Amino acid sequence: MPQNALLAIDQGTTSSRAIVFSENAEIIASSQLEFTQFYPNDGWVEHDPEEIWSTTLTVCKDAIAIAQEAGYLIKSIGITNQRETTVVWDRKTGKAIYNAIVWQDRRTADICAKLSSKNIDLSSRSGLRLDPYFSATKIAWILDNVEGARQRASAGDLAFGTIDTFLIWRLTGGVVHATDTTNASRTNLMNLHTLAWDDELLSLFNVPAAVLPEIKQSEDDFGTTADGLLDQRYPIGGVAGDQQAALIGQCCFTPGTLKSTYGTGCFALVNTGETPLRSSNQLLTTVGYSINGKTSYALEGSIFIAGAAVQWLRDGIKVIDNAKQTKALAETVEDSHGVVLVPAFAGLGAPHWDPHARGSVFGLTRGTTEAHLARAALESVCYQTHDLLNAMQQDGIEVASIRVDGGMVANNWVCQYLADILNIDVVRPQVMETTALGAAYLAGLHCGLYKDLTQLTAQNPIDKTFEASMSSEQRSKSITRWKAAVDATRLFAQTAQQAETQ
Ligand SMILES: Nc1ncnc2c1ncn2[C@@H]1O[C@H](COP(=O)(O)OP(=O)(O)O)[C@@H](O)[C@H]1O
Ligand SMILES: O=P(O)(O)OC[C@H](O)CO
Repeated sequence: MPQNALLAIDQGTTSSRAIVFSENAEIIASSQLEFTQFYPNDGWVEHDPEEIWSTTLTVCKDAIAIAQEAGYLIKSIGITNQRETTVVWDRKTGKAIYNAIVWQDRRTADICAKLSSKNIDLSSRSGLRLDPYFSATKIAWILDNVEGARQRASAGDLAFGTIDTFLIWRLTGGVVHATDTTNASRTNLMNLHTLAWDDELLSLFNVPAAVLPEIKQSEDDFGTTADGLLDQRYPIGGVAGDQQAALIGQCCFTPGTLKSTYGTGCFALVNTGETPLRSSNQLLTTVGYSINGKTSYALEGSIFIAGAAVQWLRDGIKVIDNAKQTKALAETVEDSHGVVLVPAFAGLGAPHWDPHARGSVFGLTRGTTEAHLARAALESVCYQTHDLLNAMQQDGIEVASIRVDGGMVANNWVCQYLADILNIDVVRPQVMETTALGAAYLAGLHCGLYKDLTQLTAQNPIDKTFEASMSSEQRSKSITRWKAAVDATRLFAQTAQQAETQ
């Protein structure tokens, strides 16, 4: 008798992954494929939707085959995805009319600058900001730059989707055009209060309603995979953007529970309960999840560079061969020897939102070594998290501990320094694939494998809790130096920009 399992599709920025979980949240099978990143212009980042689709289909087939061999039967599929990334395709052929414009892409900065004169209060409607990060201006760019696209869109011939929607369309053979509230909440087009597309926002961003998908709950009926695609037809029962899926995978179901994911970037989300909370400290308001007719909201702090700073040490200045070495290197020195790295390689995200800032290193001496630099890079991720936590606390949120996941937190040194700087417990779960797990939970809730959220809370035990051991004097000194480095970084960017335009 085969045992019950759930297939999670995790379509991320650099790779497509499929993971099969048992009912008890154990990983039964997993498959992963990287795909091409395109940088056609300064600040532009694109993906080929066909490659996203082909890698996704291949990893699904691989993971399903391994799970079946091990005696498991998949009851439902959950999808989680890189958020904001935008695809527009022809409804008849299913072919994209332009490459996917990725969340990191800054090409619509000028459109945002022009719209800023219109004085619309985005944060109370969509919960977001006027920034190229979100989907709305990316859709408008495609419609305005692909010949005939605006006309075809108005005639109802084109469809827009974030990556979840594109995959649902392909998996169901063009039958279902839908997204969930978490993904819709990253477009700048959904009203956070009504959970519906907002006419005023559609008009502001010049996006025709005819291209938009239906907004469903995060656990819902997203159709069934088309005949002949996989070994059999499977229902799709769960969808959430990857950071929200990690919130679910980390079981942050009560107000004040906070998770932070350390991959390429770092995204910290804190559950704020069933009414959207407006930040006075430059955080985003977003949907956490919609389950069983109820929506929970979150405040989010988005940092664009976390693990990417480690990639820079490896690929940019080549002081390490692999990411793991940073732990040993950081441990060889007592401190960073006064070196502070501000990794604003792509500007600064929350809470500063300074697109002009660029990376800087302070405090270099003849005694500075690669170990000090490596240590400063790891420390910078912890200081940036401190700034987010500080913003959350200033917004009145009480946080007792932080649940962490993502590639970087395999590094014990990072987790310990994080606890030292934040001065709260840092909790690492056993299953670190919390994003995929969250998608599997949603699918399991929808197909009745799980009764409710309480049942999930017991599923993913803690691997390790890191407690603060730094003196408050040392913590305060380190944070003061970090703040000075950020201020100087921003001042430099501002002055350099003024000099440029003189
Ligand atoms: N042991 C480690 N110490 C520090 N950084 C690490 C370690 N292992 C991986 N990383 C960093 O984590 C990132 C990969 O994490 P992952 O969650 O797979 O990211 P993503 O989903 O954004 O591709 C990379 O940027 C890498 O540099
Ligand atoms: O694909 P990731 O893990 O880098 O996540 C990207 C975020 O969803 C962008 O908002």
